[in-house]
Order: sequence, then structure tokens, then C-alpha cells
Amino acid sequence: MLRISNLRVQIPGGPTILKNISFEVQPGQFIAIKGASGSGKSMLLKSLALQHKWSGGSYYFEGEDIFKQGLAGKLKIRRAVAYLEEKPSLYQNKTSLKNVSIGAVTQTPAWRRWTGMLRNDDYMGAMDTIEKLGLLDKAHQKASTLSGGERQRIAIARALVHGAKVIAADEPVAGLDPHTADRVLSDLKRLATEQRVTVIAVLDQGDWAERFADRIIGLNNGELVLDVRGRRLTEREKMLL
Ligand SMILES: Nc1ncnc2c1ncn2[C@@H]1O[C@H](COP(=O)(O)OP(=O)(O)OP(=O)(O)O)[C@@H](O)[C@H]1O
Repeated sequence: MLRISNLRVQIPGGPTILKNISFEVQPGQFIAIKGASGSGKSMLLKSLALQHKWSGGSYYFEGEDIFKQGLAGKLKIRRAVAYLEEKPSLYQNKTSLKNVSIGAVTQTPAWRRWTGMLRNDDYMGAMDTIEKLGLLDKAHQKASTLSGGERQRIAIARALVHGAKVIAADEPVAGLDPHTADRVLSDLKRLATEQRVTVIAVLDQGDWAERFADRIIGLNNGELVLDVRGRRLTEREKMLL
């Protein structure tokens, strides 16, 4: 579904943040990214979502060479790969439902952001997705009153409603209590197994990666040093990170 070859990100006149990163991603996989602070985890997710410029490498999405397609290719990725920040930005004064249906700031025409108007099919689709994430009782609550875990799940619903096939979540459980973190990751896991949504999440703390992911990718100093499937990391592998 995604094929990344020799991804390189260099800051102009500055350091190289990612070097020769290559891997493939299948639909429905739940991939955890691990690595020390500054190893390039966020940059990798941003690069996959084309939120940061690539300095080199090739990017195939569903068999098509994205960079050869110019703007059309970039728009495809922007739609298909949703980058979720650690603390998702929501419109605080709008309800969960409006946040989910209006969409992310970058994807929404200005007039819809201002009016908050919804079409009927937007409304139904948004409510269905909110229900799938177990937040039906929060649909009409203002975003400013949601808990951290609820905000994460509303951001996930928003991404799905707007056509995301890949959720690239940057530390989605940082700062959440264990019960809430479990809930967020269980929802992501369910989306992966039942709806074939691909999840790529930075999961650095505790054993979340081992518990939820079916694959762990490890970064060290901008390089991919581990790609392990279906098992825990060995002590020797942990030393590589
Ligand atoms: N725009 C930028 N300009 C210069 N350096 C940058 C830029 N963005 C990231 N970096 C550097 O790239 C490196 C990797 O950053 P990144 O945020 O991807 O790390 P990370 O693995 O997510 O770290 P953490 O776990 O601390 O969030 C860091 O050293 C960071 O300072």
C-alpha cells in the first residue's frame, strides 16, 4: 500500500534528520515506531503524511509513484495519510460532531469553517464514525470540555471521515492514564483489524508497542535499525534504539 525507498530528509544548510529509510506498509497493519528522543520518529510520520519536504527518495502509494504525479499525487497522500499530533488541535468552541465533520483546518474551505454548516450526508457519516469510536454521548459536547483521550479519538474519527486510509499518530497516548491509553489504542487496533485502516504510531513508553502493534520499526539517529514483526524486541534489539 505504501512503499518508501531511501527516504532522506535534510534541513537546508543543516543536519540530515532521516537517512536511507526504506520499508513497505500493508493495509491493516499496526506499526509502532520506537527510538530515542531526537531519533527522527516525528519527522518520519510527517514525511509519510507529506507534512515535511523530502530531500530524496521515492514514495509509492497503491502502486503509483507519488512524486511523478506532482500536485495530484501530493493531494492523494494528504487525503489518505492523516498525521495526528500528540495533542490534536480541535475547534474548541465547536462540538465533537462539528469538529469531525468540518475536518482539519488544512482540509476545510474557509466558508465551512466560518459557518460550521453541515450537509446531511456529512452529518450521518460523522455520527456513524463517532459511534464506532464509542463517543456518541460526546457528539454534541464542545471540544474544549473533552478529556485528552476523547480528543485523540475525535481526531481519529475526523481523519477517518475525511478519507484517511493511514493514521500516522505521533505519541497518541503520551500523558494519558493507562486506562485511557488502553482505550485509544484498542480503538486504533480495532480499526486496523476490522476496517483495514493502517496505523503507524509512535509508541515509546511502556510496553504499548508490544501489546498492540504487529510490527515494530526502530530508529536510531535518523536510520532504520529495526523492523520486527509479530514478537517482542529482544534485549539486544532494545540496545539498538
Ligand atoms: N525543522 C527542523 N529544523 C532543524 N532540525 C529539526 C527540524 N525538525 C526536527 N529537527 C531535528 O531532527 C531531529 C529529529 O526530530 P524528531 O522530532 O523527529 O525526533 P523524535 O524522535 O520524534 O523525538 P522525541 O521523541 O523527542 O519527540 C531532532 O534532533 C530535531 O531537533
